[in-house]
Amino acid sequence: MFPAKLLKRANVPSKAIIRYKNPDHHWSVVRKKTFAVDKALQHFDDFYNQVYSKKWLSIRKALLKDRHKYVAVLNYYGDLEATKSALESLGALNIRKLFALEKGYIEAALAQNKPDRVLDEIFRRESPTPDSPEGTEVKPDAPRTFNASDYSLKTSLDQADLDTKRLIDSDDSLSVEVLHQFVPATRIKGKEDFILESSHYKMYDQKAEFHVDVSKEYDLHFPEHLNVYCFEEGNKSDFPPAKRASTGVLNYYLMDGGSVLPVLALDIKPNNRVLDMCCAPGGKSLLALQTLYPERIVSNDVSLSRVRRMQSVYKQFLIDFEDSWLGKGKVKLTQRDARSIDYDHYDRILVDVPCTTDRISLHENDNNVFKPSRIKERLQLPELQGEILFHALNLVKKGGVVVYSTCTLSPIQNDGVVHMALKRAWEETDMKIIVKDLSPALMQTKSVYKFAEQRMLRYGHLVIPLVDQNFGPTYFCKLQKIQ
Ligand SMILES: C[S@@+](CC[C@H](N)C(=O)[O-])C[C@H]1O[C@@H](n2cnc3c(N)ncnc32)[C@H](O)[C@@H]1O
Repeated sequence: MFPAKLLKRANVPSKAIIRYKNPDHHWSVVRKKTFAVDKALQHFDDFYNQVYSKKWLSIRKALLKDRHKYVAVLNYYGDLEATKSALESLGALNIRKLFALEKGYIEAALAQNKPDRVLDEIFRRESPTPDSPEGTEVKPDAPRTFNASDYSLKTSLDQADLDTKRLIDSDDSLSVEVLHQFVPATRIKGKEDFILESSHYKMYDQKAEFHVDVSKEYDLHFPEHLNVYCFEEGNKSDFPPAKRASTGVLNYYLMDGGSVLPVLALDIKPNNRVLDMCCAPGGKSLLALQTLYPERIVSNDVSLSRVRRMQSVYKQFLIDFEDSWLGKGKVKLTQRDARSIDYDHYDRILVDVPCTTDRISLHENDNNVFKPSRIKERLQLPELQGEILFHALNLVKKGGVVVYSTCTLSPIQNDGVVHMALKRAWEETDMKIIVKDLSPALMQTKSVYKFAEQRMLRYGHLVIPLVDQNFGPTYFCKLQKIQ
């Protein structure tokens, strides 16, 4: 008997093993070999155990399971109503309705002023001052007035408190101590050829200080025409493959549930110009279009083959793509290094960078970033990510929003990169960037998403995979350029 798990781990076709055609495929050889997926697991065990401690075991269990959970993004140009009914008959739920329900509970709890540790912490810890509308300057020193009885999600919609006390590396920093070891404060060095990863992380200078403004957001706008369905927590049903609609396009796109949040965080408004800097295979660009808001979306990727994948997604989901979308300039496909994209009045920029793709790295040996031949590239990821994000901050219009996202649990590639880009913006430019703390807004999503504790993060938010709700990991951080 051949140990099935071993064969799978090695990505070896079972027939090849049975026939012994390739001696490297013999199970005894396979057993001795350390594959990229094993290296990835070793690395995560080593690193994430220190960051997430006990929680890492449950995240690990979810990541190693094959049952990655998807959501279905319904195609507005397909058979929309029929598809809704079909998915509902399978027990799937409309995420918009779940968020609205949760928002109702929160508003009721706040209105009743019942003591609730979590709500108190998130909503009443600081007094809110009005946020600046897009494009106008925020005055960090604005006097704060706070009347607890006025306080509700509704009244605080679009309001934010500007947390001017949040000086990085000050003693009252929100982060846990261990995280500090992993968050770079200076330009990340990644050019070294042969360096132990553990030493690599020690190179980050922890001393330099700079100032970061944070403002809270109280509502997560769910666009009226966007329909996303999920199965509730604990329900491990799969969506059947999407059928073609009478219009010829597919009725829905399946994607990791976590991937919805960076696009919602972008808060695309009608007639916005949107840039998706690293778009392929294309789920998030498609989701952004399904809001029906963008006046134009530019979907860019550095790789030609991946731009073609994006194009084929568009063709499958948009009627008459070549003429009605590309031809009319509503969609533009570009193949550029994101760091060299030109200015074009972008209101919203999604920076969904290449990363260690933790879940994939644990399952697929092919092209795995933990292959020894890719170590240099892997160590340079934070540097590349930081440069792409910094360029996005430069490119976005005043008042515009940039969302940085990854599918890794690594604090270096997440908050670390945001930290580095903010610091660069602070030191090298006169841009003023505000970090949007979405914690209050994300309360609405808690029946669907499980997040890492906010004290684990400095800037962004992190959807963590758990066995019963196996989405993510998805990190996202919303930044607004106000100057
Ligand atoms: C995490 S994937 C993006 C996933 C995509 N946003 C989605 O939702 O389907 C990262 C992408 O970044 C692209 N990429 C890598 N380096 C890049 C660069 N310097 N400029 C632009 N894209 C890059 C990769 O080809 C890859 O397609």
